[in-house]
Amino acid sequence: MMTDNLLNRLAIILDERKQADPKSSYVASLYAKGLDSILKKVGEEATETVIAAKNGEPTQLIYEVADLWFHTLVLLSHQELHPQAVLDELDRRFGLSGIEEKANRNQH
Ligand SMILES: N=c1c2ncn([C@@H]3O[C@H](COP(=O)(O)OP(=O)(O)OP(=O)(O)O)[C@@H](O)[C@H]3O)c2ncn1[C@@H]1O[C@H](COP(=O)(O)O)[C@@H](O)[C@H]1O
Repeated sequence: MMTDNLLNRLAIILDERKQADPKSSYVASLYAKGLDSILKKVGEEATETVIAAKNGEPTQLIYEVADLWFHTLVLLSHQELHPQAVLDELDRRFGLSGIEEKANRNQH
């Protein structure tokens, strides 16, 4: 398993937080609240990302995308999935035109 990039290093910490005290860890508190709470946060951060982009605030947009990425990483960890699987999927698509990729999808 690749451990060098930030997403993978963060994923290790998120997995470790399954053993942590919800009082001292934000991630542990999200796990304790369960899937629906994590999904709510993903939805909120997606909405805040849209608002920041519409407001034309680059700094705010970066901040909100970071929140969105972070909460999707928590979701992946909660679902026992690893961000490397997402990176692998993006890697598989790399260089493939979106139009071509969609045509391939429809064959399945
Ligand atoms: N990258 C992050 C990160 N990004 C955002 N957040 C938290 O995500 C929350 C964002 O939610 P909001 O902006 O809606 O703030 P809020 O109003 O406090 O949230 P609610 O109470 O309404 O749910 C804030 O509490 C942020 O602190 C993060 N919390 C943790 N991490 C990473 O996760 C690691 C483990 O965190 P803990 O489990 O808290 O130790 C940390 O060391 C960091 O590397």
